[in-house]
Amino acid sequence: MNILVINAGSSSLKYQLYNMTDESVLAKGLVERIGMDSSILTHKPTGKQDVTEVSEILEHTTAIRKVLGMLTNEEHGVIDSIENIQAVGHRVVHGGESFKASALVDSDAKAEIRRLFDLAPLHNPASMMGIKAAETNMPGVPQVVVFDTAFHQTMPEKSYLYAIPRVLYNKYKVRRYGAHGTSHAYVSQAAAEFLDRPLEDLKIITCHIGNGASLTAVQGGKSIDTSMGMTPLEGLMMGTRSGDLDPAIVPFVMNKEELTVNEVNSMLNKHSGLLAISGISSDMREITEGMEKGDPNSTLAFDMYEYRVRKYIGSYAAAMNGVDVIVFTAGVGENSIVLRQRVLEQLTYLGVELDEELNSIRSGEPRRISTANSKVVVLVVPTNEELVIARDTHRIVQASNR
Ligand SMILES: Nc1ncnc2c1ncn2[C@@H]1O[C@H](COP(=O)(O)OP(=O)(O)O)[C@@H](O)[C@H]1O
Ligand SMILES: CC(=O)OP(=O)(O)O
Ligand SMILES: [Mg+2]
Repeated sequence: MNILVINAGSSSLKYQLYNMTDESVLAKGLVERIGMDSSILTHKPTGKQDVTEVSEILEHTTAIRKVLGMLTNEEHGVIDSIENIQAVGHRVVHGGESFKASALVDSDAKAEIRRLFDLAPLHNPASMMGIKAAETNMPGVPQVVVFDTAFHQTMPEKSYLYAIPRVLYNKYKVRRYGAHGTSHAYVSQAAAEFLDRPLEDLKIITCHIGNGASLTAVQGGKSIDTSMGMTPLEGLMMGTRSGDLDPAIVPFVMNKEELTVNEVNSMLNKHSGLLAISGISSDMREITEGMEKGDPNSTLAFDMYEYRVRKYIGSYAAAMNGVDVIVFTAGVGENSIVLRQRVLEQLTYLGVELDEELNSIRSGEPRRISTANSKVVVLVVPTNEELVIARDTHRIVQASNR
């Protein structure tokens, strides 16, 4: 079975085509700047030359049509026709309390995802555009939705409730949901496999640090707390998101600057984080470069970012009364040697001992970066949300055909 995995953002669409016989990737790619003047499609067919195409792509339906065109293209394609795609799997960030696992897309599932627009205004509308676009371009092909929130549905009430009037939870389901659950689940499982130890016996802190970033306390294979909240804004400092702040700042700033709800949301989600403090970029590579050149604002941005990661690790070690394994993953976690070093060299109180040589090795494989004597094992585990989505899609579509 060939499965197309789609991760739709508001202005982008990432895709991977899997052959599930051996879980090989036939092609992957990215459409950027959807709805802007010149959209860019980067297509990477396995075993063939990468291609980049610039054109006007005004919405997601056109983006998927272009992607399907590339996948079946005589020169750059990897399949003969669209009929060779038997199912589509979508990443959806918010599944609320209704979705504790992945699900087949039907009218009920779509209605529920739409109902959740309010809770994830930046993410769920984009996912719905992806689902609609796939339906239009590939009518009759079964689709599956895989939720970032599903893994965190095991959190106890004391982790997921906010200390605000209960009526807000009863009426509007205001609570912590978390995100990146597909990744936290995948890397915690992969860590246990790497160490050849039962997941049930382990206290793991998974650090998914990419453009969006979150930490999770995984105890016995279950998420018991996570740093993102009702929306993916809470917790760590991120590329353009503020993370935690005193909630009183919001009405204060709205009042002083006469901002609307949308404007303040946009300030906290798109104009804060690394970008706001450095004044240069939301990209950790550029922040690190700035820091190495001695730029004070980049240095401060890096310090604030690292400090927040370290504080959350401490708080989750406290939540679980200890930690056996710390896992780093996603763009920054997998690649930033200096971020990992700066975090870990100040966790000696937990018994963490970093092996600097192992930490400086670059590899796409799961690997240990702590010394043999370290009380806490520290691993780098490359995440693979797309593979999990492909596997869930495969399983659910096969079950629905029985
Ligand atoms: N070599 C590197 N050193 C430091 N940061 C890196 C490196 N490579 C990628 N990153 C950072 O990873 C982030 C993107 O992470 P990623 O997990 O791909 O995010 P997303 O899935 O949210 O788009 C960017 O901030 C980027 O700068
Ligand atoms: C939920 C979230 O923040 O996702 P991303 O890291 O892909 O932006
Ligand atoms: Mg990501």
